Amino acid sequence: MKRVVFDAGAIATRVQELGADITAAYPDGDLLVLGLLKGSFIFLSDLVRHVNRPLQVDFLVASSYGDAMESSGVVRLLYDPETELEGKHILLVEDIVDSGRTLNRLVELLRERNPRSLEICALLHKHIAHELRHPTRFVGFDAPHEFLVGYGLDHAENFRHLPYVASLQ
Ligand SMILES: O=P(O)(O)OC[C@H]1O[C@H](OP(=O)(O)OP(=O)(O)O)[C@H](O)[C@@H]1O
Ligand SMILES: Nc1nc2[nH]cnc2c(=O)[nH]1
Repeated sequence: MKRVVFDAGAIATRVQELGADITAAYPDGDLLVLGLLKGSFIFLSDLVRHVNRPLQVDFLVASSYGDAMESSGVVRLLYDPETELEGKHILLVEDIVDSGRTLNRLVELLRERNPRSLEICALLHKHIAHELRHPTRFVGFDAPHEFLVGYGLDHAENFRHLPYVASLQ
């Protein structure tokens, strides 16, 4: 059973607002938008079309959930960006912050590359992570404490294509 939590219209409106916020936050542009795959692929592609600044796009691939609804606790980095990160304004784009393990691992990794700045943009935030090492500056929606799918988010690789976010509970 699926229950729609954020419909396509609400997401489009919020993504446009986030794009405006990011545009205002980087007056000089020169931004490297790093999408975390796979979950962020739809969000990132919609978001960057609302950021009115010069920017580049690259991706990281990480996974910790596999086919499960709970984090395995081990964040596996499957692809590391080839773009030079040193001295860049990096905006890391996530679909969802849940336990915070993925972000903590990636922030650690990205800081080692000496970026000029590092900020995080997440479409959804469950606000249950206790020990986040870095604040999420741009948040689309506060999310319910349920397993969500759609708009990039999967369960066992299904549902990513849905134009809305739904709960499986
Ligand atoms: O805050 P956390 O508890 O770490 O969870 C958040 C992460 O979990 C999901 O990734 P997943 O491992 O399912 O990989 P995917 O992006 O390929 O779906 C999601 O895309 C986030 O990256
Ligand atoms: N699809 C999906 N992946 C997640 N990773 C962490 N939390 C979630 C969630 O609610 N849904």
